[in-house]
Amino acid sequence: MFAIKTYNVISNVGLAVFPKNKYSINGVAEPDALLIRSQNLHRNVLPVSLLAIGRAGAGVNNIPLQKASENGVVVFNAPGANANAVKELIVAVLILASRPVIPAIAWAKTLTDGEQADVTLQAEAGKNHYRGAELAGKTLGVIGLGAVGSKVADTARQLGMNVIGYDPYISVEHAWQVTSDIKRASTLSEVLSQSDFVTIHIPYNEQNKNLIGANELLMMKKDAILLNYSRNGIVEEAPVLAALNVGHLKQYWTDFASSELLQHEKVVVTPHLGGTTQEAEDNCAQMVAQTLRLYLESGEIEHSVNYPAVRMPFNSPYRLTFLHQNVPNMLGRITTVLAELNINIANMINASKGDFAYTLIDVDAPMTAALYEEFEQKCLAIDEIIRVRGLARPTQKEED
Ligand SMILES: NC(=O)c1ccc[n+]([C@@H]2O[C@H](COP(=O)([O-])OP(=O)(O)OC[C@H]3O[C@@H](n4cnc5c(N)ncnc54)[C@H](O)[C@@H]3O)[C@@H](O)[C@H]2O)c1
Ligand SMILES: O=C(O)[C@H](O)COP(=O)(O)O
Repeated sequence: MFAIKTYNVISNVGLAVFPKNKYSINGVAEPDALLIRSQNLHRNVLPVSLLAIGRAGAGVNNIPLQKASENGVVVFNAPGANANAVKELIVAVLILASRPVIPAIAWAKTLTDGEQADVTLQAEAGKNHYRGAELAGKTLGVIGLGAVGSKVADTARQLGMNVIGYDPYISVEHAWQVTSDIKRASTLSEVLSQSDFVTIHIPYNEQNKNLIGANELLMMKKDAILLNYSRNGIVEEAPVLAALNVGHLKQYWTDFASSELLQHEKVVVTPHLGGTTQEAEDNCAQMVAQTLRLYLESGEIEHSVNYPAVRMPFNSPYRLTFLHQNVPNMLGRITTVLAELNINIANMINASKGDFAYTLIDVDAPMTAALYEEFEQKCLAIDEIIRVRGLARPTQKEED
């Protein structure tokens, strides 16, 4: 049995991925895996039992990645699984930022039939106070052309907007997805200075902390509108409020609340709604539950943010998995231990990601508990090996 502990509201579609005969959900204090959304784990002690963390969503800044890597905890997210939901919200925000639909609705609600004019006449007479502007022909700057940004860029083009994209680290996969008629900016200032709207779709990390501050705001057009549906730490709040106060920014729309932002009349805060659609919650939970299952049961890694992707068909009766530092001669040292114990290798694969690496070795006979214990002890005596697991190949019945 594997034990999963959940935090936040996780869709039942995702939880259904774990068969009841193999998994307990929230049944034990020391789980094999956590399944979370935005739960902040930075102050949590990671239990020794923990093999994996699944983030049903995109951003992983709520997870202590370095600590997880050093403790042999593989962290997975659900790349792109909520991108459509965010894109649709951005379209709504662009429209609501351009046309005063919300105040107009609120005003219409206040109308009552009068002796001089009924509500229909009053509505016709008052509509000029709620004149908006169209998106077509305006320029949208998109910072970050990943799963969300590439979709936003595409849809904005379909709405007739000019789009300038900025992403110096764009992946080949996303480069293929970005519509060819967007302009590629080579600097941040290029995208900021030319856009009527700027929308940010990048991860929060040390490098992107405070990416938009006073200097960057000065590069923007005076009547530009800024959207931050990525993370609060990417945009510095104080300079944004100062720019709004002196009229050097027209509006700020964000998914991340703070009391200062909530009080400002030119700021609109949505309560972290980007990925909150039924479809996105189902997609995210299902995708990450499947990758957690794959890792727990077969040792294969897909969509991890701290360890490399490694797939190898599980054709042998027994599999050994090794999370280790990315240093020379690890394979030599592991295979030496195997040779000492007269264990024959059937298949193997190794890959690295930054400072960490992963090796799968299939052996041609099942290991007894005593043999595995001896093997594990010898491996863990090697400082650079972080975690070793031994997995019996699931039987056909178990796989069903
Ligand atoms: N509001 C929400 O509910 C919600 C939902 C989904 C994602 N997000 C946030 O949006 C972020 C992006 O999501 P995604 O699914 O598109 O991720 P993604 O990994 O697919 O795309 C991120 C892109 O940003 C680019 N990038 C990184 N740093 C950059 C920089 N300094 N300048 C320009 N480009 C940069 C990367 O190259 C990548 O292409 C997530 O990390 C998360 O924080 C928020
Ligand atoms: O990074 C994400 O995927 C979004 O911010 C959604 O977060 P949530 O799952 O807490 O809604």
